[in-house]
This record gives sequence, structure tokens and C-alpha cells, in this order.
Amino acid sequence: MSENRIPIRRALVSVYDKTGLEELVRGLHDAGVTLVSTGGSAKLIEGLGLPVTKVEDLTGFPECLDGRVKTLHPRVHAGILADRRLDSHVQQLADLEVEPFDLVVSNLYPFTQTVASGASPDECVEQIDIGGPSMVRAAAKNHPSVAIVTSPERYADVLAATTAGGFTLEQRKQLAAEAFVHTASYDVAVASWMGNVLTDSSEGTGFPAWAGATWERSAVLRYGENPHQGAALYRSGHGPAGLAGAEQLHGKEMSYNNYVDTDAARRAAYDFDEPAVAIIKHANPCGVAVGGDVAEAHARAHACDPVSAFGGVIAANRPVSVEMARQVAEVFTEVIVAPGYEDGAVEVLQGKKNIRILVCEDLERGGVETRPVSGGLLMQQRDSFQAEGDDPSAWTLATGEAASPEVLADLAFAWRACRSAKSNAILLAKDGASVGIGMGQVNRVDSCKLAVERANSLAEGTERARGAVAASDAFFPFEDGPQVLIDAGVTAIVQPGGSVRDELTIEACKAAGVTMYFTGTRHFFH
Ligand SMILES: NC(=O)c1ncn([C@@H]2O[C@H](COP(=O)(O)O)[C@@H](O)[C@H]2O)c1NC=O
Repeated sequence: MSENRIPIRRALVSVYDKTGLEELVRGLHDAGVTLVSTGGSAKLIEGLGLPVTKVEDLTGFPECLDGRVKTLHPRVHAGILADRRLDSHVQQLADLEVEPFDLVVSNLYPFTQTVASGASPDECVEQIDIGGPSMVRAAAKNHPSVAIVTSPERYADVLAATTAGGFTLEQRKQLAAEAFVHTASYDVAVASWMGNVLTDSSEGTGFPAWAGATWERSAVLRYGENPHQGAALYRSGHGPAGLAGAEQLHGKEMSYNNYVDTDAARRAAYDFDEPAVAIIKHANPCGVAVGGDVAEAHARAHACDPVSAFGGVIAANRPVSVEMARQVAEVFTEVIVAPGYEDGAVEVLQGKKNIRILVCEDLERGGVETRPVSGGLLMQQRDSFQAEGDDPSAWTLATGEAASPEVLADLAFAWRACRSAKSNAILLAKDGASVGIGMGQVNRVDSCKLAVERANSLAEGTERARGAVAASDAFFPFEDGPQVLIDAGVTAIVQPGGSVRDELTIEACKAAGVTMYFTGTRHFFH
């Protein structure tokens, strides 16, 4: 079968990003390609001493309106859009004395970068490329006759194709698909800015009338949540790199479940101001702790549930020290993620062949997050730990004696750590470390029982619930849950309050001499 190569004899070059342009145009010229180009690009080519036809000489119309009109002319677009498989198109070009282009090289004005620089609306608008996308889309549409290149990364391919007799049809299709991604991403950026910055399409709700996103596949994963499910990782074309853009320093390829658990681990650990470590299994914490340093925090998070920590995903909110790395290396661990690693720490961890070591700095705080549902998606503000009731100074003492500073610090820790467990969540804590976590139960009393059971059964006979404090991610609907905690020896409880039966819970605590605070804030996590 013919490869349908179209020899590259005439090229239209109009690029904002002039990276690699010199090598490209020199190569094209050496291969005998005629160059046609717009203002700045033509100037660069001329400066190299190479022959170039300026677009305005081709159109007989000056580039005008500060560059708003350059290539928007039938003499340019007919040369791009003629379907040369059709005799009628070829004949019309001849009648109109329009020469066809075999190659279009174009990339667009830097709209996103201009917005990011804090430029004024007028300056941003000026960076909305009009002629560029028109050429790119026209050439991509007409890929049976024209090759379109939008990235300097493709220039080597252009030169190779030029000497090989042109791009094949398959290559031109591929380039056309890339070109439409280029313009689609560009339009998403423009439309998002227009709906969110230039205007408020949300009408004050904070949720835009339209939401667009572009996603680039960055890895095909071995499988999905289960081995019979295919899966891939996509990176957002906009916004911070996040976990999808994390650097992997060592270990096997990340799996689908690794990504889910690592995201949960970061959410749990990065919440704290002091050094903190979270160990995650199946998207739930089996240990969260703070400490004087990450090694201490890790040791205490691990001690919460050493059985479950086997095969866990660990996140630290500070660079991992050698000491912490040594501790981690003693336990089978799937993934460790941190904003960095102190000298020597990675080497220690690398002693474990399979552990995946990730560096990941930014955790998105604030803003909105989305979750797919069939036929659409939900959008909500992120549950940042900044609600009024998250600060212990805003809590209401519902019953009992005001907590000592130490107990209050433990309650504050428990309240913060609790929100990283799936609802219904109950977290018992002592000295800045979780000692028992009950999560994901369909009623709160079972979460209380689970938290107590975990606290008391894992540490060989010790009753860690006794003397611990407890946090509940949402209010207790009945006094049965608190009673389980009270019976286990919990000394203080923090919860949102707000149930119609709060009085029953207050009475149970009062009778047992247990302190209870209301936060007025809820932190469900589903
Ligand atoms: N207005 C037009 O007709 C037009 N034609 C091409 N451009 C853009 O002008 C830029 C290249 O300009 P120059 O070669 O002058 O540096 C490219 O980013 C290209 O996408 C145009 N600019 C904006 O719309």
C-alpha cells in the first residue's frame, strides 16, 4: 500500500515560540523548500541570510492592527485548505493563482503564560491568537494534503520527513491530531479565563457555568483497581503538577491503587504544621502521628497499627531523614512520598528493591475538587482544614472540665487526623499519635467499637484506649457511640455537635466525668 507521502516543497512558518527555528529553517532551505513566513518569524529567517517570502508580499495586504491580521487571507487559507485529491480544488488554485502549502509550522501566542504573569485583561485578550489557530485547524483538517507541526519537538521529524519524500498519510494524521489538541487546550484556557476571570459565569456561586479541562496521558498502568481492568494515568494540562507529576526516584512502576493510596496519604500528612507522617492502607490511615521530627512521627504512626502498616503507603510532610528511612526499610512498604529526602535517605530506602520513592511538593489547598458520577461530575470546594471550628480556641466546651493544654493538644491532633479517615470516622489519640482508628462503618457506634478494639488488641494486652482522647468526624446521633468510648476509658471527646439528641451525649459524658468539646464544623470524607 502506498504511504501517500507528500513531498515538502513549500512551507508556511508562523511561530511565536522560536525555539529550534533556526535549525528547522536551515534544514528546510538546504532541502530546497520554499519558505513563506509572518513578520517576526520572517525576520529571523532573513537574519540567517535565507530566502523567505513575507506573508504580506504573498497576500498583497499589509500585516495590520498590531498583528491582529496577518495570515487571515484567502491566498493563505486557500493554499492550506485545498484538497489536492480533488481535481476541482487543484484547478481552482491554478485559476486563482494560489500555490498550495505542503507544510504549516505554527505555534500560538502565549495566552496562559500571560495570564499567569498577572497581566491586565486587555493584555491577556491581546494574547488570544486568532490567525494561528485558524491556520493550525485548517492544516489539520486538510491533513490528506498538508502536514501541520505545532511543537518544536517535532522539528527533527520534519527534517527527516523532508529528505524521505514527505510525511506519510499516517504521520500527517498523527500530526493533525496533535494540532487539534494544541488548539483545543488553548481554547479551554481562553474559555476558562473568560468565564472565571473576565466574567463571573458562576454568578457569585463560585461554580462556573462551564468547566473545561484537558488531560494528557502520561502513563499506561499495568492494570486498574483489579487485574482485569485496564488503566492509565493522565496529567492535567493546567494547574500544579501534583501527584500525577511526582518524580519517582526508585522502585517499580506505580500502580492504580498506589496512586489512590498515595493521594490519601498526602492528604493525611500534609495537613499538619509540625512534622507528620501518615501510613495508608486502602485509602484509609492505619497510623497518623506528629513528632519532633519525621523519624519520631513515623515510629509513632507505625506503632498505631503495625500489623496493618505492612504493605502500606507512607507520606511525610517534611524531607525524609536517614533515621526515618532506616525505620521504613524495616517494613514492607509499597510507596513513600515526601517533599524531599535528606542526604543518604534515598540510598537507605533503595536497599529495598520494590519500594517506590516519590518526591512530591505541592498539595492543592483551597480551590475546588471534582468527582465523577454517572453522566456528570460533582464539584465542591476542597475540605481545607481552615474552617472556623477547626481552631480549638473556637470550640465550645459542651461538658466536663476544660482540658489541660496537653489534652487540648491531643484533641486538636485527633480532630485534624480524623478527617483523613473515611466516614464514619472515630480516631483515638494519645501524645500526638493515633492509637486506634475506626473508619468506613455504616454507623458511628461500630466505628467507636472498631477504634477501641484496634487500640486495645494490637498492642499485646495494653489498653491504649484508656486515657486516650477521641475525635468524631461528625456528630453522634445517639449516646451509644460515646458510651463505648467512655467505657473504654477515653477521657475527652471532640465532635461537631449539632444533633437533636446532643443532650443525651452530653449527659453520658457528664455522668462519666468526660470532657467534651463541640467544634461546630464537620469533616465527612467519603
Ligand atoms: N492575526 C493573524 O493573522 C496571525 N497569523 C499568525 N499569527 C500568529 O503570529 C505568531 C507569529 O508571529 P511572528 O512571526 O510575527 O512572530 C504565531 O504565534 C501565529 O500564531 C497571527 N496572530 C494572531 O492572531
